[in-house]
Amino acid sequence: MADASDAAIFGPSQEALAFLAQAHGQLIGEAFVEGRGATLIEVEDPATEQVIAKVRASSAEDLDQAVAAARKAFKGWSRASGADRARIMLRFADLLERDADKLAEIETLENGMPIALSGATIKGFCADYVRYYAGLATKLEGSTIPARANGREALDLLVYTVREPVGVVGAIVPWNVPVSMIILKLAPALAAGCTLVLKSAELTPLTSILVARLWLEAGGPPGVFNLIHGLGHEIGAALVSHPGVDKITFTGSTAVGKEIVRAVSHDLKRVSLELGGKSPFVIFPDADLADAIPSAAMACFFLSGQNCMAGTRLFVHEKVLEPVLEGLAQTAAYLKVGPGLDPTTMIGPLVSARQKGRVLEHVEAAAAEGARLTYAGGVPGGPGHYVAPTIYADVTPGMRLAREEVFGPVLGVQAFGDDDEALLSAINATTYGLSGSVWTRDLSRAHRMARAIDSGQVGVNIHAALSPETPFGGNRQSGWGREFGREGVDAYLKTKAVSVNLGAG
Ligand SMILES: NC(=O)C1=CN([C@@H]2O[C@H](COP(=O)(O)OP(=O)(O)OC[C@H]3O[C@@H](n4cnc5c(N)ncnc54)[C@H](OP(=O)(O)O)[C@@H]3O)[C@@H](O)[C@H]2O)C=CC1
Ligand SMILES: CCCCCC/C=C/C(=O)O
Repeated sequence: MADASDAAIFGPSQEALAFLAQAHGQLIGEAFVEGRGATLIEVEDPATEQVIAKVRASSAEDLDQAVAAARKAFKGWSRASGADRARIMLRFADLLERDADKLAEIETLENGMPIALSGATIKGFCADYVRYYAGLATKLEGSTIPARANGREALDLLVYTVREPVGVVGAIVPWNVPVSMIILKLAPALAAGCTLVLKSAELTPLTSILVARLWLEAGGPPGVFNLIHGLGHEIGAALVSHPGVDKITFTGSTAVGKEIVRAVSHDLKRVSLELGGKSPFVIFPDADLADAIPSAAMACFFLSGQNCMAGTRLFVHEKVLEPVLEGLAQTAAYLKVGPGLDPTTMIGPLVSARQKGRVLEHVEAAAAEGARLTYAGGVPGGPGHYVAPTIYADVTPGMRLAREEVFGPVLGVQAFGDDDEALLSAINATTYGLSGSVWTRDLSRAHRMARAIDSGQVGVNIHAALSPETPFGGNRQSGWGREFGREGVDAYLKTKAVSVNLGAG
């Protein structure tokens, strides 16, 4: 269990302290300059509740300049060869790897996540994600289409398509895995030939500055990646409405996703949305419980539950309900809760007091609605926004815990019997559709379930299997479009069809 002294023991390194003490600017073109907005953002360490740095928000004028820099850079970047773009992106990937430990420490300081996890995601995921898209930059091919039109036969026509970058992208990212979230937006957009203005999350602006520096060090041309800071409803909303921006890519809550869609209705900007989730994790009686039980716990408690693909609705066949509940409680008790900088921590604090308040409200609502508490990790005392893993059984589809995204380490368990149709209707009784997994040794049942679950991603004996190559995104109110994989770059391209009359003199 965490206490204040743990956070004091595992303090920041000298290098991190030196970085935190610096002035933290925005990146416009090639210059890191301090924002001119009215708001001074105080960045807090969620493990200690101490303010660790201050970042001045960007002003409307800063935003205009960032968009102008991106528009100017678009001319060159969009016309550069895929090989030239790839070369810079590959250098950028190497630099992410080189500085992974430094990035991970700052990520843990601003967001609270365990250092082992921040290091692993930057080294093991971010660099390879950039490399994957660097490879795709050289493969953005159109097609030739045998077609007849306007009285011309196919032999007299040459019809082909070209893939063109959509233009200047406004990217808005959340705080839950800040470095990965920035990289998720940057890599496919850069590969496509787009330029960006990215707004960091108000709670986690520091890592965005380090990533932007690495981009310039890699030789990224000025203006291709611009970084602004500030509040979502101020500078975020202004970015969404800016006439110089061609597309918005957003990861965050479904509520803000809907606001963005309303905001772009005046100019019909393109929009990609990666929103919330309430993903099912389904354990059949023939599942390998030794694997399924700890996996179910981590599917929900990973990142303290602050991730969109968390398996927060656990469906367990009634025949194995009691051993699963017992195993979950044992696993939850084993997970060490503490400050992220402690290398043995498995569950860090939540990102903010506000987030902790939201999560505890869900815990209270579950109890009030009659769910049965089977494991209460509790709320550790002392500073830090800690909430330990909490498990409720006897959850029914109508309860808030089964319907609303908690974004905290709170698992709701629902029992099911032998009626697969009833199970499927309970699984799909949600407005979300992001991820999910089924755990069974019966592969026919697994494939039937995978087809019938209405979500963008389903795992069989694995949950939230993320890889740069595999498309990821949501159905229904979990979002629009896909990130990762080839579809990830498609989101930043538009297709032009060219028809040539070969018979014309
Ligand atoms: N799908 C996911 O991965 C995520 C889901 N969530 C869900 O959202 C809940 C609330 O978290 P929260 O941080 O408030 O998430 P938000 O959706 O509010 O924030 C995500 C990003 O959008 C920005 N933003 C907020 N309002 C606007 C707006 N009107 N126009 C443009 N940008 C805007 C935010 O800025 P600012 O930083 O200033 O708030 C932030 O950069 C969580 O409990 C969780 O359920 C949250 C984060 C990620
Ligand atoms: C390796 C971490 C990358 C996470 C990407 C998936 C998005 C999750 C989220 O939005 O919470």
